[in-house]
Amino acid sequence: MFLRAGPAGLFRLRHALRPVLVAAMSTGTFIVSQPLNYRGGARVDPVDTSGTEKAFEPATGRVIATFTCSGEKEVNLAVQDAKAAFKIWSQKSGMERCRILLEAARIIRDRKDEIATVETINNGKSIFEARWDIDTSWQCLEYYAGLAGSMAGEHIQLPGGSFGYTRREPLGVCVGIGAWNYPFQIVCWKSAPALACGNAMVFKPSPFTPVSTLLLAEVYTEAGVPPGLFNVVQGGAATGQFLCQHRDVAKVSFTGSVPTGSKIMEMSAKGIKPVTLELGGKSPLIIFSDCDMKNAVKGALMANFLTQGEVCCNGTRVFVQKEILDQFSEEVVKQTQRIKIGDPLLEDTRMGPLINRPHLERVLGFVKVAKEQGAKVLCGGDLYVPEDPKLKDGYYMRPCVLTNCRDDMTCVKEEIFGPVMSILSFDTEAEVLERANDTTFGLAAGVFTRDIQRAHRVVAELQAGMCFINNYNVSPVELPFGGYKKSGFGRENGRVTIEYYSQLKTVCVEMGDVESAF
Ligand SMILES: NC(=O)C1=CN([C@@H]2O[C@H](COP(=O)(O)OP(=O)(O)OC[C@H]3O[C@@H](n4cnc5c(N)ncnc54)[C@H](O)[C@@H]3O)[C@@H](O)[C@H]2O)C=CC1
Ligand SMILES: C[N+](C)(C)CCCC(=O)O
Repeated sequence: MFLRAGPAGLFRLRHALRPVLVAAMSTGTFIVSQPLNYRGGARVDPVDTSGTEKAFEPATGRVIATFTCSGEKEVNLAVQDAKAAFKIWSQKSGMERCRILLEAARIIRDRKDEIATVETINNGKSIFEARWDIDTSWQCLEYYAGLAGSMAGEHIQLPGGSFGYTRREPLGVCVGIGAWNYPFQIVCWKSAPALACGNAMVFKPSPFTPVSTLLLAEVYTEAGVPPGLFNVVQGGAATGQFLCQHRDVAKVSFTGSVPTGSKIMEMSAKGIKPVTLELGGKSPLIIFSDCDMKNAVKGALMANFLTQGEVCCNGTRVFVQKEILDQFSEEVVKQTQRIKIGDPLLEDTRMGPLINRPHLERVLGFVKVAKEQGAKVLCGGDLYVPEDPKLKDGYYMRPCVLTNCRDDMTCVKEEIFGPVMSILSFDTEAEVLERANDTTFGLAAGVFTRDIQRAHRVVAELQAGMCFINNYNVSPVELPFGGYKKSGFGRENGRVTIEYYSQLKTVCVEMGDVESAF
């Protein structure tokens, strides 16, 4: 990867220079000047175009890359390359795939700081958090490497010595389409199980965050996957459509908004392609009066303010039992005001800028409407201008806590995808369950209580794919993650995801004579 770090010139990202480069990558200096598509094991410029896009550094508002969106021809070349590599990869044993994925996991672990730095520069999340994301990324590769070696079918005995067996086979060329909030984690969570099962993948990142996916492509190549097994095409909706409509694509795994998810499903329906949809949410977090207050407050912050609140599974409807409403709100506000906002590459920053200017304005608009509808702002919800002059064009806001919220308010019903927590109060368990489930989304939910019977009883009633008891937004890769209702279907992580990237072949073996009806 060629990068230009400020006026100092070109740095080539190779082993010897890597530590120098990480040290040189500071806010306001990073520029990408190499192609951002990846095909046949190398960076390439697309052969045709469906427009151009710019990627920004949200911390400063600077353009860090201008790139060409792939047209239909380029998408086709990427799919054909993947198809050729699939032939080689799918013939390998699970253990052979395991070794290569383990090597890729090791390289990511070794390059954690460098990848996290690139992620922070392009996304805006704090470097502290980006390192967590890189951990859940290599862990995912390691986990599916383990499963690759143990993937197997069943053997079933039939009468008269006959038998049947099943083979778990890959699907072919899978497409991954990602959102911008967890660019590196999303591409790892999709490609690791896909590759472990023997598939090839063509991945399209969000045009807002095109950069870190290329680092993964290079890692896979270095680890030894066949050239073409993992390709990257850049672009927006048009490029995404070429991918979804391609006849040689066997499956689409999508992370993004509900409206786009619905379009992806429609396009996939035409080709009878299976889809995985990881969509939006408006998840409830229920705090009972018997909770451990310190942990509940920490949990509420984890549920709302990671990655500037741009997290699909955030617990943004915080239901607090009346008896502890004041104490809880006071403590949450105190902790929220302590969150250090600023240059996301600084070690002590805990909240960086939002992804771009229009999104920042959209989020601030939600706060304005909330006030008009009667919510009370306990803290934040306004623009933040850091003192450092190089950050003055960045997209910062203060994390916001709203109270006096009602279930019918816009801030309680719609996904804001920003650092805005809505506090609601409740009396009884039955009441809060009814209100928590009264949404078209169903991605996640959380409960804080010391009563273990209640915790499990409540969780059993919550209509959400990912439920947390006495914690929130932790992501062990061993656990399946995904939604109910309009939050999508299919799962990422965990053993079950193997089923979403493979198909079962049944073989029926006759050991006697054919008993014919004719
Ligand atoms: N459930 C989950 O795991 C997650 C869900 N999300 C959801 O994603 C949304 C924010 O992400 P955005 O990138 O703004 O979503 P988006 O739906 O606008 O875009 C997502 C991806 O789809 C592509 N795309 C857009 N139109 C397309 C089309 N017609 N055909 C094919 N591809 C198309 C985009 O270029 C991008 O790569 C939020 O609603 C959030 O809740 C975000 C992260 C995780
Ligand atoms: C890592 N975690 C759990 C905070 C978020 C993962 C889902 C997403 O991409 O928004």
